[in-house]
Amino acid sequence: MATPLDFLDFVDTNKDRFIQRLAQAVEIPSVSGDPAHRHDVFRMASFLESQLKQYGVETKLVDLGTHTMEGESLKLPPAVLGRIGDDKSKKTILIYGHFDVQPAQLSDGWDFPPFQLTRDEKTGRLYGRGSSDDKGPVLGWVNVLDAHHTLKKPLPVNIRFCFEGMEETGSEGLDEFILAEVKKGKDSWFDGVDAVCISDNYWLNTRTPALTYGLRGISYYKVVVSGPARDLHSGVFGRMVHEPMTDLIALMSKLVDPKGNILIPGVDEMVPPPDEEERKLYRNLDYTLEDVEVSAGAKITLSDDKASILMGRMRSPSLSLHGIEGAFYGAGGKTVIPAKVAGKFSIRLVPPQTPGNVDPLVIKYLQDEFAKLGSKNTINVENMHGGKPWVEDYKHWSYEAAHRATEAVYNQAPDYTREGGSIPVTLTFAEALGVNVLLLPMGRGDDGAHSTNEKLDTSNFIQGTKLLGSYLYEVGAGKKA
Ligand SMILES: NCC(=O)N[C@@H](Cc1c[nH]cn1)C(=O)O
Ligand SMILES: [Zn+2]
Ligand SMILES: [Zn+2]
Repeated sequence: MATPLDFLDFVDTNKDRFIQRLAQAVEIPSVSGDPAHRHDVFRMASFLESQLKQYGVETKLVDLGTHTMEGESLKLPPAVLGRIGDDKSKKTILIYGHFDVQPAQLSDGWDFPPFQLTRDEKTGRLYGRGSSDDKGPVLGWVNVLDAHHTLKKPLPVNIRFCFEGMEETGSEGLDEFILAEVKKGKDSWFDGVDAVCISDNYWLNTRTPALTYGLRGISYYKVVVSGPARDLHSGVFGRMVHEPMTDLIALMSKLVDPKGNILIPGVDEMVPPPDEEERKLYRNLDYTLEDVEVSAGAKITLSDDKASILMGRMRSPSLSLHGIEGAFYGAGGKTVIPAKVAGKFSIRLVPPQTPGNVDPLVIKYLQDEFAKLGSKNTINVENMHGGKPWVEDYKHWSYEAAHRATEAVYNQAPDYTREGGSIPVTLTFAEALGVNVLLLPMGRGDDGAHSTNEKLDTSNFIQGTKLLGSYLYEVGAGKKA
């Protein structure tokens, strides 16, 4: 079904208003991983709910309970549900997105205040935390609602929304809610859903739109080494006591080698190597080493072979070291022996890996390696959160609709990609609802999600809004089974 011209014109003529709305959203620092910002995640839930309401969506805020973070008991931000349309002759699409963001501080190296949308007039780039991940795409759906409400046009499909505020911190509480809700059958908010669409990832490069049919899973660990009762003076205690930081660095250096090989026995080995046909798939994608170098901002690829690089992101597990809590990191030369340090690292998982079969290998390996150190300190390994990997059937009508919509908006066919990141709820929806899930990204590969100077190009925001709307029209054109 051709997307109506008045919808497409509306998106073009309301560009500035849409950017203004994104600016309002970016100004709310809804950092889910920082207890000090929890009230902002709640504010962002209210902002989003009021946006949906004003365009005729029936909404509900779902209390997801409480959880503990940094030893503090906190209320989880609510899930924001929405429902519009109940026409039995139309398909029903469930749209998921998240309104929380990763932490960001100017001192991390941002060129702009992270919680203020800054528009570069020359390039059209919209800088700000969450602009691409995931406030821009979430507001893309709101823009589609805005257009239809204002133009008094019926939507081509029934829509259900499920937006969460804890995605960047393990989606706590959401799986339990979805599973309990689905059990309600006919009374469930998700009853009658034909397919799920998520816009929360990125094109592979800066040129070619993409449809994404796979995600890596994740297992996130915290390894705590404790020793003295308090921080010590290194001049007084150095070479007299076992130092927690020394033990931790020794352990962390045994997790992954500089070439990216995971050193925990059994983890890399779980994944079967690709055959020639699969390698060809990666060779044929529109991607160059330069694309990685541009988005990473340096010439630091692990290999010069494009297929190996792409497989590293899409079909291999990876282990990344993220940080050490409790370590001295400030200016100056403090001569401290930290009493307790916690190393944080995560493993991105691919089939057949799951947190269930990888966690025991990681925990046993760390305990065995710690025993080899002969240290009198103590160790505790904790899995902070996890999610399974997901791979979808991309020959489904929902992907076909997205393919046609992409060609209509961008005049080019999309890349079919697997994403290196994780959105654990994807698999929950796929399994609990038994329907196809499509990832339809709005942003580009160089958006810098989770990084400094995160941005969304104005053209991606505007064309992306058209893409989301066109996808709904293409789905609407298909017959309801
Ligand atoms: N856009 C999806 C995304 O960024 N997901 C996060 C999820 C996550 C898991 N643990 C912490 N965050 C990702 O890092 O892939
Ligand atoms: Zn995201
Ligand atoms: Zn993210």
